[in-house]
Amino acid sequence: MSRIAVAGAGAFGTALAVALSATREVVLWGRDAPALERMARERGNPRLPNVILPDLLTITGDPDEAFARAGTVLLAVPAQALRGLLAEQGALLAGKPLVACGKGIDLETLHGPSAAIRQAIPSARPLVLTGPSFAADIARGLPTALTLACADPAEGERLQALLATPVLRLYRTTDLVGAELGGALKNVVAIACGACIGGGFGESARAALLTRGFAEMQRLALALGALPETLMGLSGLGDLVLTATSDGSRNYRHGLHLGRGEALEERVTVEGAATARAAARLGRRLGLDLPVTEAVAALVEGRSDVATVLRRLLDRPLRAE
Ligand SMILES: NC(=O)C1=CN([C@@H]2O[C@H](COP(=O)(O)OP(=O)(O)OC[C@H]3O[C@@H](n4cnc5c(N)ncnc54)[C@H](O)[C@@H]3O)[C@@H](O)[C@H]2O)C=CC1
Ligand SMILES: O=C(CO)COP(=O)(O)O
Repeated sequence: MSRIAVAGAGAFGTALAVALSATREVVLWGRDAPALERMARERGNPRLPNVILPDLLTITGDPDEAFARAGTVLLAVPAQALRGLLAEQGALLAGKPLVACGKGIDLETLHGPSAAIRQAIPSARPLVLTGPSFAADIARGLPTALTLACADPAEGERLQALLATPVLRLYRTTDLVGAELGGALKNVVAIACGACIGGGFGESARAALLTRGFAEMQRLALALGALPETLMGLSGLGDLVLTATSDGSRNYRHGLHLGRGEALEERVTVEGAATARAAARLGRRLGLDLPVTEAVAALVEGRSDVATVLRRLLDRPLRAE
């Protein structure tokens, strides 16, 4: 069965479905029936302005139609929604390769997506697709390179061939933990970098935060079993560079608004907010020093403001790099 199903009809799920449907049979599934009907009728998704949904792409709200005949399922829902989706659709997803495309850590279980999949559907095989890519770029067919992680090298190679396109270049790894933590933690550092610019502290300070934030990403990921080279690749450093420097990123923009003291955007997915809190908890549990993560957790929980957390970072004792 070469049919690919994409679960989650937001910006990213739709973009992946558009990109893959040029060469594959793809069905896009979502939970919001009226929104899906509108998408099918108008061949567009308001979250991806000016992108036309190809006629060959099937759009449905019926899980049976989407998943029963699918050989592979891409899970493109926000991290805090993944557990619920797996619980609801477990019977239809059992035994299949499930490719986690979301970037975050579950706030309740402190699990990344691969552990969430293993726990909810033991017969499924988790993969992680992650790296620097704005949904709008993928949907427009701009060149993109991502990491595909799969524990089984042979299955990883098969899925790499299935999911790559002439403009979507996939690199393989067997390091699921490293790939998913790079994608999750870069959102936290992106909020910090946005807050730094929004607060008027300048681009030099942002470069410092990006670099010291990256050191924290490595510290936490390595403590949780990631390989160092994964963090240095597309899923870690690559995605951090994109997200922490572009106001195309919702996480970076969230930080900008916090820094400027502006109202936050409503109904926008900002994965780094919950993930900062989850990562801070993991860090405390493991006895790790994660000052940038703690600062972002304090900001998003409303426990502090940008000037205070920056002062606290600067006042830390001087140390070796
Ligand atoms: N937008 C982007 O540029 C990229 C997004 N991602 C990741 O993809 C994930 C999804 O993000 P977006 O699509 O951008 O967000 P979005 O806010 O555009 O869409 C989220 C979608 O998930 C759906 N959803 C939420 N809970 C659900 C559930 N229980 N069952 C079914 N559907 C559910 C919502 O109805 C909505 O359609 C996030 O983890 C994000 O970090 C990754 C790379 C790029
Ligand atoms: O993950 C992304 C780019 O790789 C998208 O970033 P945002 O979720 O911050 O928009």
